[in-house]
Amino acid sequence: MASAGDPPTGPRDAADQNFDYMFKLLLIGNSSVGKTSFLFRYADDSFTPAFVSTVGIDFKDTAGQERYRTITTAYYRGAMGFLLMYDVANQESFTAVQDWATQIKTYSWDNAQVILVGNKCDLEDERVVPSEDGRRLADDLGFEFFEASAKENINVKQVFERLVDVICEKMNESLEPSSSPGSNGKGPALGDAPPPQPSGCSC
Ligand SMILES: Nc1nc2c(ncn2[C@@H]2O[C@H](COP(=O)(O)OP(=O)(O)OP(=O)(O)O)[C@@H](O)[C@H]2O)c(=O)[nH]1
Repeated sequence: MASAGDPPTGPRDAADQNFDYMFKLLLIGNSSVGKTSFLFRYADDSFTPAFVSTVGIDFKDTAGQERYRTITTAYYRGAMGFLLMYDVANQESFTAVQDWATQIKTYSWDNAQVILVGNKCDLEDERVVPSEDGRRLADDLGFEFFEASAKENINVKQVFERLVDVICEKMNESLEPSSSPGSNGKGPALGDAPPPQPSGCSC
């Protein structure tokens, strides 16, 4: 058990440490594509083969239903980046990407950045979604694309770092008065952008 004098150990303590910006990022995609595993690999460098479904709402199935709109909106509000994930060994999860993308466009901030991630690329023998199909869909949707594996630790760090990079690039563009389409020259035209939470340093 931690006491007052102990060094920081947990996520809450980590949140108290210095950082440049805090962004809300969401991992979305069908159940069992590996969202939790991906996050654990990044945060803890750990992986467990057991599957315990995260308890929550299936936003893909509830999104069209008016009674869930408030919850869905609240969940997406303020998110500056998304990892939209499918499983390269699961066709249904790939087919669902279009629905998830529509949901992002409906509920999130216009400038939210999205990376399409084909997870479980270690399962080469079970692969049903060719890399080219993933890349083509990402191109069509205007997203960046990575294949990755939470299990084998392939491209996990790279995906998170790329997402943060593109968010920072977008923020910097928005902060340049002349390059912003909605700018009136009087200052940054962040519009309805969710404000990042700076701690004093540049990105
Ligand atoms: N082979 C392989 N298995 C993986 C990989 N990532 C996750 N898995 C396995 O896939 C299963 C589902 O992973 P989860 O991380 O729980 O999936 P999820 O998307 O969070 O699922 P929900 O919580 O239901 O939304 C688990 O058995 C994991 O061990 C991967 O990169 N490769």
